Amino acid sequence: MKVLVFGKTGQVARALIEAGPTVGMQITALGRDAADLTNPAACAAIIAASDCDAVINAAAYTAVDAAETDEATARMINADAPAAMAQACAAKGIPFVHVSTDYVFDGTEGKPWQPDDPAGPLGAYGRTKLAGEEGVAAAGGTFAILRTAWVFDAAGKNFVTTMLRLSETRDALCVVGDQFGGPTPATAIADACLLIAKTLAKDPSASGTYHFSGAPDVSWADFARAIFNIAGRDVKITDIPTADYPTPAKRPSNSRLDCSSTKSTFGITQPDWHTALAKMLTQA
Ligand SMILES: NC(=O)C1=CN([C@@H]2O[C@H](COP(=O)(O)OP(=O)(O)OC[C@H]3O[C@@H](n4cnc5c(N)ncnc54)[C@H](OP(=O)(O)O)[C@@H]3O)[C@@H](O)[C@H]2O)C=CC1
Ligand SMILES: Cc1cn([C@H]2C[C@H](O)[C@@H](COP(=O)(O)OP(=O)(O)O[C@H]3O[C@@H](C)C(=O)[C@@H](O)[C@H]3O)O2)c(=O)[nH]c1=O
Ligand SMILES: [Mg+2]
Repeated sequence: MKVLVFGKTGQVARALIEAGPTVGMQITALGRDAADLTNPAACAAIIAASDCDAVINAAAYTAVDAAETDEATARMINADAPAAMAQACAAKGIPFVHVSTDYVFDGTEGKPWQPDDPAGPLGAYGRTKLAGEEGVAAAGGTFAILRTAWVFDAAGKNFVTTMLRLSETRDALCVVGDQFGGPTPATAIADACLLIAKTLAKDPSASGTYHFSGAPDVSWADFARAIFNIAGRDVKITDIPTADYPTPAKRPSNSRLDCSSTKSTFGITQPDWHTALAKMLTQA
């Protein structure tokens, strides 16, 4: 199976490039130089001209705070481009797998979010990602929107690498203890996207919106403790409320995703983030 991937340098894109060959899938990954998402029509044209069997979009405007003052660019990349990609896939009759986020939710529910729960993004990043989901679903083709959360890998810009960097100069950190979610290894997202693409190619009726995050759910503060525990670094973490860590964009307090339909439809189980983190930090 030939899979066209938008994104080349990002956490999930790099994991897709690595995972594809291991499951007999041929990956062509397009970086910004080959496919700039600020030009949605060009992205659609690339799909139209390709001989791929499926498309995965792993590129996005992911700078949550910067999006607050740059929403037009974020919208082009997170909403207009994926919609154009989905339309191009629909016209070709091939599946489109699109990665989305927990930040489409407002975080106020006291239980894990179901895929069909009402969205209510708190910031520009979540708003533009939600608009992207709507455009993908409206394209009328075979598609999966895979919402994930708190993505980490060994090299990307993520909470794990931020904590490790801060620990070079600090022996105590204040981290929010009232936001909860499931940290998700980028490698597991890549594996899930590939399996979903393969399944959709055979069974378009599986199209829809799905959730996928690591388990168990945790607060950022407890995630930080686990990172330093595994890395063997003595950094004191103090839990603080979100109000004491002001940021331009508001984050949801409850980012927990109910991933049961991803398991029942595709047989994909939630990865244990602790195991993945331990493997990642000992290999680094
Ligand atoms: N990171 C996270 O914690 C989470 C991410 N997600 C979603 O997962 C998906 C993958 O995220 P992740 O791997 O973490 O992303 P990264 O932040 O690691 O990378 C983003 C990727 O998008 C590319 N990109 C950004 N703007 C453009 C553009 N104009 N044209 C072409 N490419 C562009 C970047 O390329 P370049 O290097 O050239 O800038 C980079 O490859 C995204 O859809 C994201 O919304 C969901 C939940 C959590
Ligand atoms: C660095 C730092 C962060 N924090 C807080 C801020 C924030 O609430 C939380 C996580 O910080 P980050 O900057 O990693 O979070 P953020 O960039 O918002 O991460 C999000 O990225 C987007 C792309 C997503 O889709 C989400 O799922 C989520 O992973 O930790 C502290 O409390 N103390 C600190 O020292
Ligand atoms: Mg960030």
